[in-house]
Amino acid sequence: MAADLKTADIGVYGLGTMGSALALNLAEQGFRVAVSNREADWIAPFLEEAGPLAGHLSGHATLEDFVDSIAQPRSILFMIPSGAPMDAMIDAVMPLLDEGDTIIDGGNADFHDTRRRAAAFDGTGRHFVGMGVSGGEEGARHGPSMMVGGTDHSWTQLRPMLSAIAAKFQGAPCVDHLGPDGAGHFVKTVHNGIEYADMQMITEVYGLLRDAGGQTAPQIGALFESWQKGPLSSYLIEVSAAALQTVDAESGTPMVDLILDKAGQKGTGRWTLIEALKLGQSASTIEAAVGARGWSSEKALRVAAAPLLSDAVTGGTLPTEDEMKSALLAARILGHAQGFRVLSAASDEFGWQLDMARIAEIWRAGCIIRSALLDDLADAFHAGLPEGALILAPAIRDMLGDHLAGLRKTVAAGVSLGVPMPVLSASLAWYDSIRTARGSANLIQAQRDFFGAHGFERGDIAGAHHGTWNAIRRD
Ligand SMILES: NC(=O)C1=CN([C@@H]2O[C@H](COP(=O)(O)OP(=O)(O)OC[C@H]3O[C@@H](n4cnc5c(N)ncnc54)[C@H](OP(=O)(O)O)[C@@H]3O)[C@@H](O)[C@H]2O)C=CC1
Ligand SMILES: O=C(CO)[C@H](O)[C@H](O)COP(=O)(O)O
Repeated sequence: MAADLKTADIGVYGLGTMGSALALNLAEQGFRVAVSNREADWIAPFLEEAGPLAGHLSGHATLEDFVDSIAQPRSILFMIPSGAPMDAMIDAVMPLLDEGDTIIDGGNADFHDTRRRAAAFDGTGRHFVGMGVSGGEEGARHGPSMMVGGTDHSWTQLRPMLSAIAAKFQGAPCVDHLGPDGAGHFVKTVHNGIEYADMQMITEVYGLLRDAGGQTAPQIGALFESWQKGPLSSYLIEVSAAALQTVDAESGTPMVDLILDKAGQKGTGRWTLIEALKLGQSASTIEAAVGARGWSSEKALRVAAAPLLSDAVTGGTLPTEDEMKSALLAARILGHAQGFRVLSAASDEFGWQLDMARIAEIWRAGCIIRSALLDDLADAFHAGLPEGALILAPAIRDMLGDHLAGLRKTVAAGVSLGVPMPVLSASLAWYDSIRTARGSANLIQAQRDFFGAHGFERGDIAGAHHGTWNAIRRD
C-alpha cells in the first residue's frame, strides 16, 4: 500500500465525499498524493476505484507512514468534520511535523476555531491554513472554488496545486489567499449563508407555483430551466430545474413529491447569522432562510396547525413568469449585498482587508452559488461603491430598478394568497428600509426615552435630549 518515502506533493486525510474527490482531482492534475483515513479499511477500495489515477496515489494506514510519505515542506489537507475531530487530528499530527510544514483544514469550520488554531501554530515554524471549499462532490472532483486563509508561506507553497485543481472562470483559477487565519473559513461561511438564501427564495417561487398555481414539479422545473438562459442563470437554478424534472423510476412520481418537506442544516447558515448580529449587521434575507429551514423541520407542529389556523387569504392573481424571474434576481442581489456587508464588517473587525472583488471573482465558477450575477458584482466592486454600498453601484442599482416591481408583485401575491415567502419578503423589506430617507425610528427613539430615559437626537438641535412626555391616559 505504501509508496516511496517523502515523495508525495501533498497528503489528503479523510477519504469521505470531499476528501476522495479532491485527492482524485489532485492526482488527475499530475500531483503525487498520499492518502489516509481514520478507518483504514476504506483506503484499499478507494485506490482500486481510482483506476488509472492510482499511479499518482499512495495509501497509508498509519498517520506516521502518511506524514513520512510527503515531501518537505509538507502540505497536508484534512477533509473531516469540523470542531473536536480537527482538534484531535492537530494534536495527533503536530509531533510528526517539521519546520515549514502546512496543514490545511478544508472542512466547513467555525472561523473562531480557525483563528484559535492559527494562533496556536504561531511561532512553531509550522503553519495552519483554514480553507473554505465549495462545489460539493462534483466541484471537488473537477474544480472547486477555494477560499484560503493563512500565512504567505503556506500560500506560496499551496498556490500551484490549488490553482491547478480549482475551477476556472475564463481561464482564471477560482482560488485565492483572502487573508490570514480565519479569513478563508469566514468567507466560506458567508458563502453558505448566501447559498441558504438563494436556495430558499427558489423554493418560495416553487411553492407559489405549486400551491397557488397548481403546477406540477416537471412544469415548474421546465420553467426554471428556461430561466437558465438569462441573467438569473446559476448553478442553484440549474440544480432545482433538474431536481424538479426528475421522476422516481418505480412510482413514476416526481421525486420532489416523494420527499418530506423538512430540510436539515449543518450550521454554516446559522453561523453567518450569529456573526452578522455580533458585528451589528442585519442580514435579514439570510436570517429568513435559516429560520425557514428551522420551521421546515417542525413538521409535526405544521401538520397539527394546518387545520386549526385560519388563512384569511384575500385572493389575488399569480405574478407572471417574468415577474417571478425578476423577483428572484432582485432578491438574489439583495441577499448577496447583505452577505458582502457582513464580510466587510468582519474584515474591519478582524483586520483582514478582504478584497470583495476577488471574492466575487472566485465565486464565479466551481462553487454552489456561482451565477451570472457574480460577474456583475465583481465589476461593481472594481468600479468602486458609492457610500460603500453594493446596491448603490450604478449597474446594480439599475438592475434592481428593472426587477423590483417583479419582486413586489411576487411578494404581494404570496401575502394575498397565503403562500409563505420569508426570504423574498425580507429582501423587499430590507430594500424598502434602505431606500427610505426618513424612516420611522423617530418613534423608537421616543418610546425608549419614554420608558427608559435613554435620550434621543433631534434633527433640528444637536446634542442629546430628553422629552417631557404626556402622561398615559388611563380613563
Ligand atoms: N459534502 C459537501 O458538499 C461539502 C462538505 N464540506 C466539508 O468537508 C468536510 C468533509 O465532509 P464530507 O466529505 O462531506 O464528509 P463525509 O462524511 O463524506 O466524510 C467524513 C470523513 O471524515 C472522517 N472522519 C469522521 N470523523 C472523524 C474523526 N473524528 N477523526 C478523523 N476523521 C474523521 C471520515 O472517516 P471514516 O471513514 O473513518 O468515518 C471520513 O473520511 C466537512 O467539514 C464538511 O463540512 C465542505 C464543502 C462541501
Ligand atoms: O458547504 C457546503 C456547500 O457549500 C455543504 O454542502 C454544506 O453541508 C451545506 O450546508 P448545509 O448542510 O447546512 O445545508
